[in-house]
Amino acid sequence: MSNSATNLIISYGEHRLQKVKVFNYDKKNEKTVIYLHGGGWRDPNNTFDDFQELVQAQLNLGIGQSCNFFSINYRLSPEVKHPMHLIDVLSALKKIEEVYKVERTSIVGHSIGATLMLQLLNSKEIIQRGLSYLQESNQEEVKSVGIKFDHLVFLDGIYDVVSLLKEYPSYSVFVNEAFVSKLAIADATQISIAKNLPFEFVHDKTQFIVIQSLQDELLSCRQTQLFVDYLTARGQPVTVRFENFGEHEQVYRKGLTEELNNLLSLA
Ligand SMILES: N[C@@H](CC(=O)c1ccccc1NC=O)C(=O)O
Repeated sequence: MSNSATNLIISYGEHRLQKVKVFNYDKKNEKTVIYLHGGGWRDPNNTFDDFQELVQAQLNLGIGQSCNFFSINYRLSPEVKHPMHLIDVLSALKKIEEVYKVERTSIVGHSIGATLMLQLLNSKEIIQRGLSYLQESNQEEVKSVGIKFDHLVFLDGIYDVVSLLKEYPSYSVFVNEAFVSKLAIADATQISIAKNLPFEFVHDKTQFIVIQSLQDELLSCRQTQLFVDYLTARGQPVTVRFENFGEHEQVYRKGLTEELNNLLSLA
């Protein structure tokens, strides 16, 4: 592995979507940010390049001199079902840990990318439950990842799929492509599982940051409020921002640059 890389794409599996984009890496950099895109588990228009504009704005400010930027692609539904998206993200994190020796990172997820971040925090339990609903036994070994998260930034996320479908029944169109049954949906995240397990990937100073755009035309504030209430109920301090960050697919673009750099102390 070289000591630096820009716009490099590396594979963590055989599938064309099992790829990580290395927007910027330098061995000397002490900070890392990893991005997770959304797209309802299925939309091919959402990829690791969703964050291209935001990262470019950060690089234009010179932040690349001290911070690595990675973005993860993962397999999509209906080709794969939950928990395979989550297993892919774990494999991608393992690859970043192994190849780039990343031990600490901040992670930013948009929409179901934020869902995947929440699931990561209890990935063993959620993967075990999810695999139990899939007919074929999963051959893939689930990686153990040693990376710790300094900040988790959740952007206009889905955190309780059961409640999502009660609020937006029409979203079953894409949810049902990603989950094989109602039981799998009920066990998708900690909120509907209603079981408080110790979080993986965190340390005693990990910061939880939850952002919701008041202009999001696809998600009301309800999902974010449910998540904030869940974190608060389990005693997890959280920074919350309900502000005008644009429509659903605008939130993660360059308009977020200043807020994100401040929240992650990158500026
Ligand atoms: N564009 C997606 C839908 C989608 O991404 C979405 C729709 C409503 C609320 C959240 C969404 N995305 C979350 O990742 C699709 O066509 O399935």
